[in-house]
Amino acid sequence: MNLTLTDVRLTPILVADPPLLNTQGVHQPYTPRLIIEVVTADGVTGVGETYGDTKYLELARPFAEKLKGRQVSDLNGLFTLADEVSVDASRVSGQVDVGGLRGVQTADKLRLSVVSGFEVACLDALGKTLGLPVHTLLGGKVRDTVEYSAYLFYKWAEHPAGVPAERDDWGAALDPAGIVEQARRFKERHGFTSFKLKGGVFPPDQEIAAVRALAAAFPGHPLRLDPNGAWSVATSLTVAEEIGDLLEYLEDPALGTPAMAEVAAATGVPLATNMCVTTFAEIQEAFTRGAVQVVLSDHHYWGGLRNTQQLAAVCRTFGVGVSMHSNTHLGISLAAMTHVAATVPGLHHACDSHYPWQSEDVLTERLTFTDGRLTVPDAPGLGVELDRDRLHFLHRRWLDDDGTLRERDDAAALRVVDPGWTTPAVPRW
Ligand SMILES: O=C([O-])C(=O)C[C@H](O)[C@@H](O)C(=O)[O-]
Ligand SMILES: [Mg+2]
Repeated sequence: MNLTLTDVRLTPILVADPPLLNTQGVHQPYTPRLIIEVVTADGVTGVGETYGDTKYLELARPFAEKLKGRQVSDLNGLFTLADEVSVDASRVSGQVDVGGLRGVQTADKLRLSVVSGFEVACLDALGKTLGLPVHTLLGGKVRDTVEYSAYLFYKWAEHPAGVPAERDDWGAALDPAGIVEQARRFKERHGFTSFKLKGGVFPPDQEIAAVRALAAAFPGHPLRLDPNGAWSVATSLTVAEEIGDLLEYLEDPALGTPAMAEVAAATGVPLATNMCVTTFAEIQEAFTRGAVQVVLSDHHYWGGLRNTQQLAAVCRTFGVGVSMHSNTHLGISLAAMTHVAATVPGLHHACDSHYPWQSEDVLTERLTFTDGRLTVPDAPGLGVELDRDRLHFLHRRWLDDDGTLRERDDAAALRVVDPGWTTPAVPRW
C-alpha cells in the first residue's frame, strides 16, 4: 500500500441556491463551493468540499501544491502545513465572514476552513484504501442514524426577474402561513420532525407569530429561531419571554459573547450559537460567562472532523451541548457531517443542514433523509461517489461567470431589488 499523495485537484463550482432571506439580504442564485480531490500513488481518490469564495481558493491552491508527496494518513501534518500558507492581511483585517453569519474572520480560521476540506478528502482516500468507513477512522460510530432538522427560511417564490437562476418548487414563504406550509413540505418530503426558522428578516413580532403558528401546527416538535444576532439584549429577552416555552433553544439572538451572556443571565431559555463561539479561542470567555448552552459546530470552519470531535469533548467537559451548523453545502459535506456526528456521544439536538434546498449535487446518488434522519454510511471512506459530468457542468458555470457570483454576497443579491440596501447595523431591532 502506497499512501503518498501524487495528485491534488481543485474544482471551484457554482451551485444553484434558492432565494432564501436572512438578516443580511438574500441568497444569490448560485453559490460558490470548492470540490477537492486527493489521489494516492495507488490511484485511490478521496473527495472533500469547502467554501469556494476567492479568499479560500487563494489559500487552497498553494496548500494543494504543498500536499503533493506527503502521506494521506498525515492528518495532523495538515495543520502545520497550513501555517506555511500566508494569508493576505486584507482578507482578514477587521473582517467578519459573510457579513458576520459565520462569526469572526481570522487568518487561522480561514486556514482551518480550507484545511477541513482537505482533511475530509484525505480521510475519504484513507478509508477507501483501508476498506473502512470514515466513522471508523474517527474511532467508531456510537449511533447508526443521525437526525437533522428542517431548516426553514423566509423566501421569495423566485429570484428577481431578469436574474439568471434555476427555478425551485418550494414557493414563497413570507408570513406565518407560508412558513407552516414550508414546514409541512419539509416533513412530507424528508420526514423532519424538528424545525429551525431563520429569523432576523422581519420585525420580531412577525417571527414570534411564525413560531407560534409552527407550534400550533406541529405540537410537541422541537423548534428553534435564529435571527443571526439581529436583536438587542432587551428585544432578545422580550422574545424569550413571549415564546421561550415553545423553543428548544434560541440561536444567536444577540451578537457577541457579552450580549449573549446578558441574555443568558436573564432567561432560562437555552441559547445556541454558531456566531460567538466559532474558534477554540472564543470558548473560554463564552463558557465561563455562561453565554451559550449549545455550540453549533461546523467542521468547515472548526478545521475538520477531528477538530469537531475535540470541540465536542470541550463542550462535554463544560456541560455545554453540541450540535451542527450548516451553510449552503453539497452531499460530500453532508456525508462528512454525518460520519462525525455519528461518533459524537451526547448529540442531543438534530443537526442543521441546507442540503434539502440544494437541487444540484456532485454525487452520482443524492443522500436521502428518512424520518428526518440519515443512515450513517458503512461503505469505505465517506461512502459517496463523485459524478464527474456534474462536476464539470458546475465548474463550467463557475468558469463562465464574470466574477460577480464567485463571492457569496447576500447584501448584493438584495440590492438587485432594493438598490439602497446595505447590511443592516446590529442590533437591527
Ligand atoms: O445558523 C446560521 O447562522 C446559518 O446557517 C448562517 C447561514 O449563513 C444562513 O443564515 C444562510 O445561509 O442564510
Ligand atoms: Mg445560526
